[in-house]
Amino acid sequence: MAIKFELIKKSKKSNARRGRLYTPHGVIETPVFMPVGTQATVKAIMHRDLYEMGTQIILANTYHLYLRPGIDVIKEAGGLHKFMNWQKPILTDSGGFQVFSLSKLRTITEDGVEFRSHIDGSRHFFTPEKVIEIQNILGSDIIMAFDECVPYPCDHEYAKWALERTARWLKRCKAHHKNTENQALFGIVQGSTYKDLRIESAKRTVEEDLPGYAIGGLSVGEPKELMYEMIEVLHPILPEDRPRYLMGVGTPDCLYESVIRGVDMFDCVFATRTARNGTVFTKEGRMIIKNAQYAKDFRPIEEDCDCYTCQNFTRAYLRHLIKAEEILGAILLSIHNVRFLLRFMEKLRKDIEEDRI
Ligand SMILES: CNc1nc2cc(C(=O)NN)ccc2[nH]1
Ligand SMILES: [Zn+2]
Repeated sequence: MAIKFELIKKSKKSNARRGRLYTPHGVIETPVFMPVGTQATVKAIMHRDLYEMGTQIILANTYHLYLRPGIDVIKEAGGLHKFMNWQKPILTDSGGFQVFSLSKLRTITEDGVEFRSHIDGSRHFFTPEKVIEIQNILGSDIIMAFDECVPYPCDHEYAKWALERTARWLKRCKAHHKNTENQALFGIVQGSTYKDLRIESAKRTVEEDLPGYAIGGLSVGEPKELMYEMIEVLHPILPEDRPRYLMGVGTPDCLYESVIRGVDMFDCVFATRTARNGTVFTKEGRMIIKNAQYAKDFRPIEEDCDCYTCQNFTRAYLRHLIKAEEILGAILLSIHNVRFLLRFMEKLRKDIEEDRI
């Protein structure tokens, strides 16, 4: 079946939207937060806990899986769903961001990008066609075009040059992607933090008439206000009957501010990464569990949190686990942080349905 987006409701109070995204591996209620499973696992959380806490879709990284275990392994397994035995939708990114941010010694040409693996220094060459072929083998429900994600800050001239190449690469991605029935190709809007370039990039991306559109190149160090301005500029240009995916976001405040500006899909490593370092989300803000004040605090992280961690363990015990660098500490705090964001999105979906935002 094709990938289809249903716009269920447009808020009257903001640009927020309530939607439903139908994919071969399941239906996704939007706005949605996608936990990041870079190397075919959401770090420190088991699949059954992800299902149980309400995960609808996870993200995996093409760059990482291509380098390790290698596409031949995943191909032989019958694709990424089979390889990792994940039963719900998967979105894979194209490696554009990783190649430009993770790998060293890269050379960009019109044809593609030569880069060295951050793992063993081996040389590789990604082209738009190659990246589509890799994602076709991975078999993810949503695949991303190969783009050039520019750093922040970035001068206007380079940002313009990069968005024009991204637009040419998008055409090559679309021409090479055949499995459109089972895998939705999203284009990625770039343009750094320049309104004129964001508008130009969005228009050139929407011209390709794709099942969904990503907003890339943000949350890369720019002030949040600037990120919100870029999202506002894009709202009237991106077609309202297609999902909008803001890459690399985010934290509760950014999720809320972006949802009310019309974004439907999000991914971010912050929830799991910061959990492993001992920082957890609460309604009152972030809690650094290592702080001495929690040494004899026998309450849960949050009284009204329904996650496994809050239902069974105290701040004192969690502080001990993190201080002792026990693996269980990373597991339990990751469960809380991901469930916190999933609950946060459940509330936003309900707020839109009941006209509160
Ligand atoms: C954490 N911030 C953040 N920004 C991102 C941008 C992109 C992008 O433009 N990919 N083509 C991807 C991941 C990102 N993560
Ligand atoms: Zn919890």
